Amino acid sequence: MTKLSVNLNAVAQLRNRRNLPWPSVTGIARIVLDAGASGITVHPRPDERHIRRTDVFELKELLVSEYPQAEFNIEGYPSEEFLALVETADPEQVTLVPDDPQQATSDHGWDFTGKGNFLASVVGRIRTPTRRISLFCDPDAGEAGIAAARATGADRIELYTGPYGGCFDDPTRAEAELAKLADTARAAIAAGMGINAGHDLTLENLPKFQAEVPGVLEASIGHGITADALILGFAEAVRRYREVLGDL
Ligand SMILES: CC(=O)[C@@H](O)[C@H](O)COP(=O)(O)O
Ligand SMILES: NCC(=O)COP(=O)(O)O
Repeated sequence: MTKLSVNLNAVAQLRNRRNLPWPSVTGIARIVLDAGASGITVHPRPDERHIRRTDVFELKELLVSEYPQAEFNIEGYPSEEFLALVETADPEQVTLVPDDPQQATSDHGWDFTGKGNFLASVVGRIRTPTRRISLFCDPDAGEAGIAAARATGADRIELYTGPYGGCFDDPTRAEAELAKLADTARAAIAAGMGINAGHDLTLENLPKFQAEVPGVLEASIGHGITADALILGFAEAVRRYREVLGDL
């Protein structure tokens, strides 16, 4: 079974089109959590183009007061500003992503070897007994990459599934991407690390991913589930994603 953490970046981005408070990020969080999502993910970017600093604290307040069993996952590049934000907001999981501020979206994982010392110092600073740290990981990180990721002290990797999602219509390329993801997942399992996954996962591409990539504990999904929710509503969209993740 893979847990579903719903990423609310796209909801915030829609809200930010106007100087109005709707769609409400906390309101949609309530709907997805009532529908059985295990957690909420946000990736506050420095320009606040979607999630704002205020959203982070409002979501934290909602989770603590109404959904204490749900997990909050905050993703981002470990700048001083980001680290101070997670130290204050105190999420159950932090996912470190090597994005620069100009990037349109996340498009690669960490160079675990080259950035090992930096990551180890960040992990040492923000990991607590109640907060795990996950590192965004290229599909082809393999055994060497995972050994270096492990050495940082992080608890999990998050497999970057964008390349798989991007070529899902081409079965030969999609199989090749899945083989890389599965190899890296097996290396992570052997190293004793947990596995998350995310980016461009959809109802269509998840079944094959689930069948071929072992041990995925959590999938964080935003763009695809929001697109589906425009047609189905968020409660039904969450139900369908939970079904393909084996969580129903
Ligand atoms: C870390 C990751 O995989 C991203 O998917 C990210 O959370 C999405 O960011 P945007 O919503 O800004 O594209
Ligand atoms: N970590 C990935 C995530 O939170 C959502 O990515 P996407 O589904 O919006 O591509």
